Amino acid sequence: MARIGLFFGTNTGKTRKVAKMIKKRFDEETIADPMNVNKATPDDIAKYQFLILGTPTLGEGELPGLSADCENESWEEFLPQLESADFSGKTVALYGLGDQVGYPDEFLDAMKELHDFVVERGGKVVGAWPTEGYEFEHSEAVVDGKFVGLALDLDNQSNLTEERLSAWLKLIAADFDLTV
Ligand SMILES: Cc1cc2nc3c(=O)[nH]c(=O)nc-3n(C[C@H](O)[C@H](O)[C@H](O)COP(=O)(O)O)c2cc1C
Repeated sequence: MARIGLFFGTNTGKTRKVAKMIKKRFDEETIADPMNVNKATPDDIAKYQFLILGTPTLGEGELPGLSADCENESWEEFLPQLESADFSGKTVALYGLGDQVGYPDEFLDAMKELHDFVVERGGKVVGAWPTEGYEFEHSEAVVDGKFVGLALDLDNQSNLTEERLSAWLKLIAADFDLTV
């Protein structure tokens, strides 16, 4: 089994695409094949000490799922299944996708929901990311002046995705025992 679990929710596939970009950089022993949370079970999450979790923000600053008008279930429906999960001893890094031009008042808000969910259950979230290079009015995902995870905007800044990923993976490398 790989050391690091990689889980994502998505509506139109961009968050899956980023998961594949992450996976491509590492071997089989290091990172598992990305898994859509609409196919995941609590046991899939429980077996990893190290997790990378990705989500877009949809609806009005919401996690993907049926109430955000997604076609399929996603994080909204999966998190309740993890309600009593124990994240203590787990190290978690988050990445979020959003659209800072279309949704400047709720840019990447959903990433904060994942963050709080993990922290409330004892998990350690690493990989806070600077806000420089983005233009937005408000984001729930900014805590103490930084995003709680990697901020990606494939709608407006897709050309920056690879370099942001590289820098972020370096940032979390020590916590995840990664060679980058
Ligand atoms: C209906 C709709 C609502 C959205 N709401 C937000 C939002 O509140 N905040 C944000 O940052 N991005 C928002 N977005 C942008 C998406 O997060 C962005 O397009 C993302 O890349 C989609 O990822 P996916 O392809 O994995 O579903 C919204 C997009 C759509 C279509």
